[in-house]
Amino acid sequence: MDASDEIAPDVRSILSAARDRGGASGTVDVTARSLSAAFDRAERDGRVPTITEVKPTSPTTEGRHDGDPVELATAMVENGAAALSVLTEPEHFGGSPETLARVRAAVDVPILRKDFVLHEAQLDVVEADLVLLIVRFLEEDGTDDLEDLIDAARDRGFQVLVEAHARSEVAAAVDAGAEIIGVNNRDLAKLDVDLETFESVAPAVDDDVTLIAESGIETPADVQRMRAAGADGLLIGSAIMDGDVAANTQALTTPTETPNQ
Ligand SMILES: O=C(O)c1ccccc1NCC(=O)[C@H](O)[C@H](O)COP(=O)(O)O
Repeated sequence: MDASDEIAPDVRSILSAARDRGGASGTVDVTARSLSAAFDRAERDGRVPTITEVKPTSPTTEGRHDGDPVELATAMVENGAAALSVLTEPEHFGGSPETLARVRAAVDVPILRKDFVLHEAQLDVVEADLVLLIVRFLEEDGTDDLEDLIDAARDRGFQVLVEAHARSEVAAAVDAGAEIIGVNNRDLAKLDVDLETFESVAPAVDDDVTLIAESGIETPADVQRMRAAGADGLLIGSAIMDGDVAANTQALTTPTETPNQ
């Protein structure tokens, strides 16, 4: 299937750039830091298990965050992030594999490589603790098969976060062997963000899957809403990057009580 005409022009451009990016010649051998252990530690410390994203820019962000990624990452970890997501996509998100390597060397939490991996050799570009595989993108013609890529990533020692947006994509992720699934509230067809996506998709996910709510989480109320809908963890980018990163991380990883109505 080639569904590229059903996705937003910016996303089509992301896909096209991802197709053009090469891989690496060698094969990485990763000793991964465990995401579930990091989430357990956060829960024990009374923090919301959160992957905060070092996201310099994006197609839906105005301008670019010029802060040093290592300083931003350190501030996130010191203020409650259980794990980090680091963009390595250069053209649309201002990321790089070198940035991820620097961040991973500077902190001790698990690092998700945030990129648009379509082929096995692209897994070998940089070591990380988790890689992202997006069901929607891997349904495109000329990409590797999701199950094969999950196996190839695990063979290298990576944990795998498989991203879905609809119940049918969750089913595809589970069939392919996914153990960590992210439900993206951002629709890659229109780039709209709607937290109801997670609420409607989450009930289709079995309890033995680690379930992560991604995108559009901006306030402590949103955090509470995603947790109430069944999120084991959250992935938050823009709302952390926009402004005071330390204060934002603290505000979104510290649970709040709902006031009595
Ligand atoms: O963030 C974008 O503008 C974007 C556009 C097109 C494809 C993907 C995009 N984002 C990828 C992500 O998954 C988010 O960076 C991540 O979930 C954090 O989202 P947010 O908290 O809304 O920044």
